[in-house]
Amino acid sequence: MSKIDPAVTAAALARQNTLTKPPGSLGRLEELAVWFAARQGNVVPSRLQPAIVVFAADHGVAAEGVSAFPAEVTGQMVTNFVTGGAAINVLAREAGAGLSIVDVGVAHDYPFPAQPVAPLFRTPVARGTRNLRREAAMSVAECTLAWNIGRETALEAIGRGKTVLIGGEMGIANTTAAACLAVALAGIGADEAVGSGTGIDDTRRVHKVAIVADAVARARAAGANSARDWLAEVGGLEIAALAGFYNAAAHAGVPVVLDGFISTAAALVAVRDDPGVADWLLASHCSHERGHRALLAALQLEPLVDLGLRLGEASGAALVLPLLQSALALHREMATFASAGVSDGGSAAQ
Ligand SMILES: O=C(O)c1ccc[n+]([C@@H]2O[C@H](COP(=O)([O-])O)[C@@H](O)[C@H]2O)c1
Ligand SMILES: Cc1cc2nc[nH]c2cc1C
Repeated sequence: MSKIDPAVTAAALARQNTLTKPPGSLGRLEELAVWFAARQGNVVPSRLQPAIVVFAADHGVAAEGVSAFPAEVTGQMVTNFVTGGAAINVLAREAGAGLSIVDVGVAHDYPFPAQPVAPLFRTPVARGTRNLRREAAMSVAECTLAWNIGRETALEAIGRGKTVLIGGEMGIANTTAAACLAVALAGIGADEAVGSGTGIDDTRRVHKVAIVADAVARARAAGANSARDWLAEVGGLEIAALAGFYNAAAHAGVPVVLDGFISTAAALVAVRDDPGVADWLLASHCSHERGHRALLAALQLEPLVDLGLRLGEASGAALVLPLLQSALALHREMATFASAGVSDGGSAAQ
């Protein structure tokens, strides 16, 4: 795991206090600049070169009626991402971030557009997972394959000079899988972990709570113990790819910005698998999805914004990129009290 140099943190903090503002007046933007400085090993961090990857896969548990949308939507949305019409296409463009899509296990055929605007990598491990209520979602071999696809995707982006990675997901019924992981790994109750996902009503949410409780009990009886065991039992192919993506980024010393409920569940798997991953994670937002706050707390992460988002597909993480770039630009470009001839009130370092 890459090391974070405390001397760089101290020097970046000292620099913040020389800039022409009352110390602390830029609030969390100051912390963010210091956080990236420490991870870039550079007191004055460079502008971020972001890569966004959306991993798509289907879930056998969709057959239990846990989503407001049919499973066919996963593949249809892959076509939409590749055509440029989804929210993440707009937000990635606004943020000047590269976007690619990886099919790690879409179950239904979908059309490939004649004029793609985002690259699609088709590496399906299976046509969706099995129904996690009844049996293991994946074999260990399938889970490892998906994890390694995520790892290789991260390494490829880092090889192209990307300095911050964002993983997103698309998968009908994946809030059920993520809720199972939250129960298993964050130790919360099924009722606390289960939300309305794409928009199910209260009656269906109660049904979803029972399915999550059943699945966790089944997997526990089957001997699930480690984070990777739980991932194979109740996770998803896109969740496994995301966990591998975060693992590789952290090991390469490249920060990650988390998206919503599902991506945070994948991050919790990656951290329980290898605790050093935690140092490289930043939480973008708190999703409207019930259970997200508990997952963030389990990772000791404080989200930057809370806008009632519940879309996924990396949208919340892409949305905070301009905020991160601003925090770094302020740290890089503001005048110091000394250079601007502004009296520092006695608190600024020179
Ligand atoms: O990221 C989130 O917090 C989030 C919250 C609710 C729903 N989603 C998205 O909606 C889909 C899963 O919802 P569901 O109801 O089908 O389980 C999946 O494609 C996710 O990207 C995402
Ligand atoms: C339309 C739609 C778009 C999405 N993007 C991420 N999850 C999604 C779920 C649905 C249903």
